[in-house]
Amino acid sequence: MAVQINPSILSADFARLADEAQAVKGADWLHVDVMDNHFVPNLTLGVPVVESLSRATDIPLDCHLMIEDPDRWAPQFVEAGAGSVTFHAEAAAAPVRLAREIRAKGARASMALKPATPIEPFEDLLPELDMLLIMTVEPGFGGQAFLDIMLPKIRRTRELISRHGLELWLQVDGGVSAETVERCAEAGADVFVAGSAVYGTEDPAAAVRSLRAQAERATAGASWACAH
Ligand SMILES: O=C(CO)[C@@H](O)[C@H](O)COP(=O)(O)O
Repeated sequence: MAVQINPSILSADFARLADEAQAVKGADWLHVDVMDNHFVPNLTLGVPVVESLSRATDIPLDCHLMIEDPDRWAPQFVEAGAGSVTFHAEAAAAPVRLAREIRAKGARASMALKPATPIEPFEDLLPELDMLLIMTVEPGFGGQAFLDIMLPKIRRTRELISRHGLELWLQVDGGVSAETVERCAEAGADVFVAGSAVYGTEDPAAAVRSLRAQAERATAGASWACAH
């Protein structure tokens, strides 16, 4: 699968969301962080904003739900126009049923793991998912330092994906930048969320191109990619 770069609008200007979406032309998906101040200690946006944003941009929306009770809310984000919906393993009451419901409504189903949540208990669920998100910071805020200690989990997840012959995308989110994107790609990630490393620059579209080039180079030399 080709490398994908998903700018996170958490680092964008919320008063100019439509313009900020235009500013990352060439991005694969727009990453939309939904926070409820319960699952994480921050509050962002909900279904109505996603609905407006989906009308304002051609870039598909990758909604990351950092909320309690995703079983109740995730389907509404699909109806609002999200092309991919990620719920947290720690928050979902019935992750298999939820993933099937998201898919049945026409979006890609994805599950996220906080840094302290291991991948192994979820091995049997992987075929139910289109993407797995490994958080490389504690969820809640942009601009945090990348957690190097997540690299072994990325490697183990890539091994599981290969062993089971799955088409699952492997996303990383948190502290992804020019300094860290190559390590993530070498470990096995193929979808990269970047907030401050894109929107914190003068030219967000150029930052997307540059991260993509770095990730592609690192992937080309990675043992997990060479084995395919
Ligand atoms: O989900 C989150 C934070 O919880 C992320 O999507 C951040 O928005 C990433 O921001 P940077 O670490 O790239 O600045």
